[in-house]
Amino acid sequence: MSYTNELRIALLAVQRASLLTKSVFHSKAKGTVDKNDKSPVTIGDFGAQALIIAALQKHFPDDEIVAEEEAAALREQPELGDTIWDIVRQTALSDDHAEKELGGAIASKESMLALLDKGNSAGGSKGRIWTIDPIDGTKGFLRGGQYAVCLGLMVDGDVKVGVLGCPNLPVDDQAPLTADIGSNQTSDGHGVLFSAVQGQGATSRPLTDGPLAQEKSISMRAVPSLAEATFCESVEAGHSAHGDQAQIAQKLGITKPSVRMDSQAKYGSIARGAGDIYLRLPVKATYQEKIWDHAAGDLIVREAGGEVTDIHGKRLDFSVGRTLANNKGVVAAPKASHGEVLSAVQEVLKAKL
Ligand SMILES: Nc1ncnc2c1ncn2[C@@H]1O[C@H](COP(=O)(O)O)[C@@H](OP(=O)(O)O)[C@H]1O
Ligand SMILES: [Mg+2]
Ligand SMILES: [Mg+2]
Ligand SMILES: [Mg+2]
Repeated sequence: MSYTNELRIALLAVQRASLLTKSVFHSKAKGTVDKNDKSPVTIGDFGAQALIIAALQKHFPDDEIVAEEEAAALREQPELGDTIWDIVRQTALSDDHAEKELGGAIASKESMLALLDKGNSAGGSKGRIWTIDPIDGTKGFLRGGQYAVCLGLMVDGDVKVGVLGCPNLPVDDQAPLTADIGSNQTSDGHGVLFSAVQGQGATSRPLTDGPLAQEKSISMRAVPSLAEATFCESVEAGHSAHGDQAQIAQKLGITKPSVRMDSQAKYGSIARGAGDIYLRLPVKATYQEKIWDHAAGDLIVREAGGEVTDIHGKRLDFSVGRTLANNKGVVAAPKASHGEVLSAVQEVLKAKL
């Protein structure tokens, strides 16, 4: 399967949703609410999810969808729903042809809420299932840092297509990776769309407001020695174990300080060789990673010549539901160095027992 149509619709859907997130990013009122697990969600997350699902429903009405957000809070707070509806209604691709291709505007606020709830699939190992993280790195989004609009297609539990929209990453694939906990950068020279199709390699292209830009093939950097490597990790200390990660870096002889940035922008950054290693060691043993936090990034890194496993060396398993219940943590590195990185991970974790 070449997945040409799936890739095109995914790219356009992420591009349109990214437009919406950018306008929220640059406005003061982000309509932040706390979810049951105390994590934040904004009008940008809801709006982006509704727009992506609308495009998927138009083209692939029989596919299932596992998305992070749901409409319940908006039914309880109608004014918040109205604010989101306003911005969703106003967001369209400037390329009329592409906008039509995505189905144009959503019909009403009620249909927007119904679309949001279509992301409630339980996931699993059978059939075609899309997974959406409308804003990954919501905390980064709120801080003025990195975030990503993420979409992946799984077929029988295997990721076939992945797209990441990263509005705040530099367009330049070679730009050195810098720590970015939130600098509210202007959009000049920023905005990248990463994509990959299984067996077809990974690409990046500028994330424009107009027609899709020409893509370039990307690959991970060949690191002559791990001492030269750049490793990245979450900004949030609650999302991955900074202390363990520092010890692993030290074991590997890495001298550069870690690059902390939010979201799957980390996967995109190592895939294009701006960084080399992404470590996500568990903070709480009971936490299960969500499939929408990894599906697109996992495929993009592997298609760029990387290897992605959990801390036990197992491939990420997207076939067991909405979470990566069979995995703990993430270790992503160039194929040739992954074994060495994994050994350091396991030594550090063993020493803690
Ligand atoms: N205790 C935890 N351990 C690992 N990841 C967590 C976590 N609590 C929340 N997350 C996830 O971390 C993601 C952000 O990752 P990062 O820290 O790399 O930016 C969040 O995605 P959202 O921002 O989409 O909610 C959320 O799903
Ligand atoms: Mg969230
Ligand atoms: Mg996320
Ligand atoms: Mg999210």
